[in-house]
Formats: sequence, structure tokens, C-alpha cells
Amino acid sequence: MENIIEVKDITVYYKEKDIIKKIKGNKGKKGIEGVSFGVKKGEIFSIIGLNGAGKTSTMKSMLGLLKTDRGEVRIFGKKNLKGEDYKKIGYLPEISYYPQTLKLKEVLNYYGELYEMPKSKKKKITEDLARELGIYERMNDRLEKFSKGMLQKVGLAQSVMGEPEILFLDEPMSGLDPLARKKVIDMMEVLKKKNTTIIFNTHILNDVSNLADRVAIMHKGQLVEVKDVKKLKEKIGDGFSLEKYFIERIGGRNLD
Ligand SMILES: Nc1ncnc2c1ncn2[C@@H]1O[C@H](COP(=O)(O)OP(=O)(O)OP(=O)(O)O)[C@@H](O)[C@H]1O
Repeated sequence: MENIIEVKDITVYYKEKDIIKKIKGNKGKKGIEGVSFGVKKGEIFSIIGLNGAGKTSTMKSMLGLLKTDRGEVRIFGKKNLKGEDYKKIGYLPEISYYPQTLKLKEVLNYYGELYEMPKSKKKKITEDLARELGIYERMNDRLEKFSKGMLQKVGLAQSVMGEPEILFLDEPMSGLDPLARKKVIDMMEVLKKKNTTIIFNTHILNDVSNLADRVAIMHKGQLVEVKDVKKLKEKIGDGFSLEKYFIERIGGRNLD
């Protein structure tokens, strides 16, 4: 099957703001280096790794939000995406900022406008999502009154609002209570049945074991390996623990 996303050799160095270091020709601080992989249509692809491993940098590079020093990304077979392509992509950033003075219904309505949805569709999608995520009763509240987890739900709602073909989720479970996490897992399973391609970064390895088709392990800015989760489970058999496997794979590695 053809890959819907192709990542080849992407490399990002975070540039020094310090002018002296710039003059010295310092290429900057390594973010990610030589990362290559493909994602198939309809698969759930997870990226795991320790803090600072390069998960967010990889995701932002894929989305074109971070300029790469080397390498290329193709999505839908294209190097340069246009507005219409971006409408088919949903994104939940690691940290989302929304206007605090707006009511939840106004924020969701705004995202519906961006997708140029007809009024009736916008209303239905907005309300269904708010119900699904358990924030429907808060529709008339301003976001300044929202807790961290509630704001995360707003982020999740906007990411799937446009019924994306590809969904990027950077730490989707961050700040969510167990009930909300279950709802997000259910949502991801429904989206998978609709053949949505999902890429998610996470520290919750149980979610990867239960949801992902393939897992990419990153360490110190580099891709260690990409594994088929089902095959990994079959190979290891009883007592399979992705956490144990992950720690073994990155243990003793030095990619500096
Ligand atoms: N804006 C920035 N300026 C300088 N260095 C950065 C910046 N953002 C990330 N980095 C560095 O790039 C590397 C990869 O960071 P990245 O945020 O991609 O990791 P991550 O795997 O998403 O981490 P986490 O799990 O903590 O969110 C780290 O060494 C980090 O310090």
C-alpha cells in the first residue's frame, strides 16, 4: 500500500539566538537528525520517546510548522501543501492557546467557519463533539473558566472538527482524567474505522499497545526503529510489555 505520508531524512537544528554563536558558524542545537519513515493510509502510527527525544519536532516538521535543515516530507504525495490539503489534516498541538474571553460554543463555531461548513452541519458536528468529549454543558462558558483537561478537550474537538483524512495528535491524553481518556480512545477507534490516518505522540505506552498499528521509537533526536505492534506482541508473547521493550531498546544507547 502506498504511503500517505513519506518522511525522508528530516533534520532540524534549533538556531542560536545569540549573534556571537551565529557568527562562529554554530549550526545550532540538535532537534532531530536523519529521521525517515512512512505512514500508510488508515493506520494508527505512534511516536514514543523520552522527554526531548524529538517527537514534537518530528510532528511539527511533518506539518511544515518547523523549517527543516535537511530532508523532505510528502503528504498526499505532495511536498508543498495548499490550503485545500490542510483542510484534510487535523492537528492537536502539544500546547494549545485559545482566546480566553470566548465561550466554548464561539470557539468551536469559529473552527467550523474555517472549514467553511454549512450552518446546520457546523451546529451538529459542534454539538456532537462537545457531547462526545463531555463538555456540552459548558458551551456557554468562557474558556477562562476551563480547567487544563477541559482545554485539552477543546483542542481535541477542533482537531477532528473538519473530519480530517490525517490526524496529528501531540500528546492527546495530556491532562485528561481516566473517563476522558476512554472517550478519546473510543473516538480514535471510530476514526480508524472511517479509515482516518492517525499519528500520535505519547508517553502512555499502554495506549500504544492497545491502539497503534505501528510504533516509532525516538531517542536523542534520532529514530531508533519502527515496529509493527501486533508482530511485536506475537513475537514476545505472554507478558508483553511495551514499556519493558522500550526501555531495553533505548537502554545503553548513545546517539550524541
Ligand atoms: N524551540 C526550541 N529551541 C531550542 N531547542 C529546542 C526547541 N524545541 C525543542 N528543542 C530541543 O529539541 C530536542 C527535541 O525536542 P522535542 O520537543 O521535539 O522532544 P519531545 O520528544 O517532543 O519531548 P517531550 O516528550 O518532552 O515533549 C530537545 O533536545 C529540545 O531541547
